[in-house]
Amino acid sequence: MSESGFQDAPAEEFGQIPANPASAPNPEDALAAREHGWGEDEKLDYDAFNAPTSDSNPAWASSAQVYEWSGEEGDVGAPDPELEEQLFRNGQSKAGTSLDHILNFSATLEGPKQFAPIGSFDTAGLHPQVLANVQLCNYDRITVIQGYCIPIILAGHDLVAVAQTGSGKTAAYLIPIISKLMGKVRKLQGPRPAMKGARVRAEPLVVIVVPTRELAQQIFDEARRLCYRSMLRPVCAYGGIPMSSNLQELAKGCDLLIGTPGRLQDLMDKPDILSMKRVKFTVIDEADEMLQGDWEDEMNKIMGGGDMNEDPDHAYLMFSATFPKESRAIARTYMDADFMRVRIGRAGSTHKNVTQDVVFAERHSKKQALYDLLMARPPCRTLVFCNSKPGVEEVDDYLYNRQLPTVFMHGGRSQLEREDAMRRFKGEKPHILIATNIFGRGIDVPQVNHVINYDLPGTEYGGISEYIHRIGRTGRIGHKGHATSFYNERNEDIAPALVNILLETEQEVPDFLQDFKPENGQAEFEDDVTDNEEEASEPGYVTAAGEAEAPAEAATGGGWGTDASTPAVAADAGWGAATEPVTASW
Ligand SMILES: Nc1ncnc2c1ncn2[C@@H]1O[C@H](COP(=O)(O)OP(=O)(O)OP(=O)(O)O)[C@@H](O)[C@H]1O
Repeated sequence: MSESGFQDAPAEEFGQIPANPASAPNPEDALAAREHGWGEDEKLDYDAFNAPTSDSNPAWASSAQVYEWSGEEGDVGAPDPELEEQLFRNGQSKAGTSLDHILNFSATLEGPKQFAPIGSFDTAGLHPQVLANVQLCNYDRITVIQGYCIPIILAGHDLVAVAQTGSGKTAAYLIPIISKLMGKVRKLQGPRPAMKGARVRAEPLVVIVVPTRELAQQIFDEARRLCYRSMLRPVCAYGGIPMSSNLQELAKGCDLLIGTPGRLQDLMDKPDILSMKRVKFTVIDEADEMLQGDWEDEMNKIMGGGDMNEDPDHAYLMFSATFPKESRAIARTYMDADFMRVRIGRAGSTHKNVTQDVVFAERHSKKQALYDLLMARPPCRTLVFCNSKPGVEEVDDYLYNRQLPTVFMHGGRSQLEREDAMRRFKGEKPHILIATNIFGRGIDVPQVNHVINYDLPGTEYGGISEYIHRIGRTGRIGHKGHATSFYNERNEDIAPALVNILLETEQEVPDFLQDFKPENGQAEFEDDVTDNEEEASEPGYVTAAGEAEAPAEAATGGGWGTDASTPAVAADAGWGAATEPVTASW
């Protein structure tokens, strides 16, 4: 199985594509590409790149510097200006100005208790250092999903949360978890080396599980920022790098462990290296994918808590932008009876900040169509999705030979190559990254302005959910973006769902898709208001504003806020409703 959880198309299927006549290098292409504004790029010699070197421990992203606690008293360490610069130097406000979809989406809250969403970080009752770190991140305003999740997590509930791509779900769980743990780390944390160079067993308080290595690195980076000046030490573990590198980091002590399921499972098999007995929070990001059958063994082991975790306060949190009802049914088998659900908008919906074009392109002309598209728009950081590894390499070769600056990524590449591709894609010069679904979920690279579905994801590649995740790599957190998808008869299986999404987001439905429109011309989705009708009829159960009899839970569950903040919070943001849009303080 590929790391993204999807099977790649067989190579022979790709082999049937007629060789493209334009795939040989042509000097005129170089001129055209430079004139259009695409920069030059040099291809690495990957054999040399992957060859063993004297450096047995290259600078893996998972070995990035974390704050080293050296304080004696209190729970806030001294500033480290150099690290601060490294962690927050890009910390200018990242939110864009097109925030309507984050402002005006309706929220649905389900579960046994009411929670008033908070309207700002200042009134969330956060630990002062976490609040300071949020400010260093330049998170000036709280997103709706953050407004809902923070009080629920602070209050210790299990939670399933669904909100659109790029709406800040990572911070929605990291902020309350870190805040809640911060004042108690001294009491709760596992062993630390008695002296430099000594080794201890890792006993994390938080385990975060994600489907891909790149996503693990990204969440690790967010955790490094939010744990700044705290005693909490994040560690990142994933496959593709020597186990010794993971062991080295774990042996320094570990409070938040972020990893991919395979590597986490391997580590859990080494009780002298890793113990799960202190875990208080288990977070499953991209949960609908992680709950698919493909990961069953790993997930059962991780959700089972490993070696004797019987902490009754252990909270399980699941997040995604798409969470089909079937996956939510599996999710609930892992949850406490009083678990809460939050949904911003329809589960699996997207927003209008991404303009979606669907273009008809026959299979044999897709490469030329891709080239033409890239040469028709201003050069920008562009992401091209193919369904298979050979497909990725073929498209990369083609564009490279046409002198465009490309990088590519799929599950068959070495970890060095993957980290290099990521570095170059994030670099100053705009690159075109060609990738499989491995890059479809969660990855947050600023200023990706164009996502191209060279291959649309049919049912066997994740279908419409994957489409939503892929196009969500652009148009993040208030920015605008563009998505173009190539369509032909082979994509008919996704056509009805695709048309529904186009209608829902008020995009143009091209002529060749008109037949797939619902009869009334409106988007049609299954009634998906509650996960559990029986439970929803119980007294005190909340599905929408004003229906619950139970009083709203205070938003100061972390114990750091002043009482005075609570009423202001409730009045500020109002109650979430299935029908009424919630306005956070953007
Ligand atoms: N309150 C905030 N203000 C400004 N930027 C924020 C805020 N919260 C998060 N961000 C930034 O928004 C971007 C998107 O956040 P994140 O990656 O958590 O989105 P997501 O909802 O998990 O998306 P996806 O579903 O694609 O995984 C990140 O760059 C993050 O740093």
